[in-house]
Amino acid sequence: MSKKILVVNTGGTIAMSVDDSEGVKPLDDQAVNKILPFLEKHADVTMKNLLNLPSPHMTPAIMNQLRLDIEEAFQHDHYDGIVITHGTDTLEETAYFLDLTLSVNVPIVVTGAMRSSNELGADGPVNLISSVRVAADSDSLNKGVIVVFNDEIHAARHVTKTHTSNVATFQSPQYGPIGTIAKKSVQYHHAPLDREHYAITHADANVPLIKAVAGMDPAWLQFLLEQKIDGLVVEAFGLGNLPPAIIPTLQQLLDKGVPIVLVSRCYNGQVQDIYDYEGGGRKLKEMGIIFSNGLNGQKARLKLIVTLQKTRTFKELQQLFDH
Ligand SMILES: NC(=O)C[C@H](N)C(=O)O
Repeated sequence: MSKKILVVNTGGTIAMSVDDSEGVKPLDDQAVNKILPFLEKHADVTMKNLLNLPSPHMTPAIMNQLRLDIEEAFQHDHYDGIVITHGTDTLEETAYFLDLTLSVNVPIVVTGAMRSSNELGADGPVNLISSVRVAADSDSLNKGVIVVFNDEIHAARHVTKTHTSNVATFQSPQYGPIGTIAKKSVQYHHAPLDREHYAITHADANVPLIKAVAGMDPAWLQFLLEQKIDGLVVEAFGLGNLPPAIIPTLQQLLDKGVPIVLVSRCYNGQVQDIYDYEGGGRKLKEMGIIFSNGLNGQKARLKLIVTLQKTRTFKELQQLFDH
């Protein structure tokens, strides 16, 4: 019997068209629906046009609404798998947010396209067909939210957009894809070990992300002392070190009770408390800064937005970021 798959469209280039005079934008509201006949051979597909957003317009609040909509659709009708189409710019963020929060135990696949629907070599149709095949495959169960793109399957936690235009943009640095899509089969070769789930009610925390650069001026951060922020993520150098000039401002934020999560600007490896010079990781750890475990900045921000609903104490947040 064919599997029941729900495809939820949220927008992005997969739903856009190119017009020589106007550039790329959502010109044809049927762009994704036109792929439907090609999906029906692989599963019993229901398509729902939920949003038509360029993904730079995505917000954590919209991601949370998407989570609620999926949970509701699932309660209403038991689907065997769910596919979400999404713009690629923030796709990894929505995929990871859903990975942390969605309580639906069927394969959840996120996909999109790098080339618009009427462009030569458009990758949207094949990515969507592959996604439906993956969502309908029982081996996709218990892998968390997965991203299917360019014949590869990636874990939401590790995947990131690595190229501005190439169709092979989604990669999982250091880990690689967890599976591949062949002409006739879906093949998994790894499974994500660490999976986390948080029951949340909203995604309203205000958590900025800042990146360390050489010669950083503390004035760039001082305005944060006047803002109502719930937390802060800092992309540090290398193993987790920062310019000494910004340490007093970070200390003031900590003193105000603002949790600060440290990630690295490097896209391989994780931050650790090794260096003991001023601004070095050991000093940052002593100050109470929370060290994240290999997440990139944009994902650590979402994890902080989510985990702040569980606890606000630095120590407990550190335990959650150890995963
Ligand atoms: N390829 C894409 O989907 C990029 C587009 N700017 C978006 O994220 O909506």
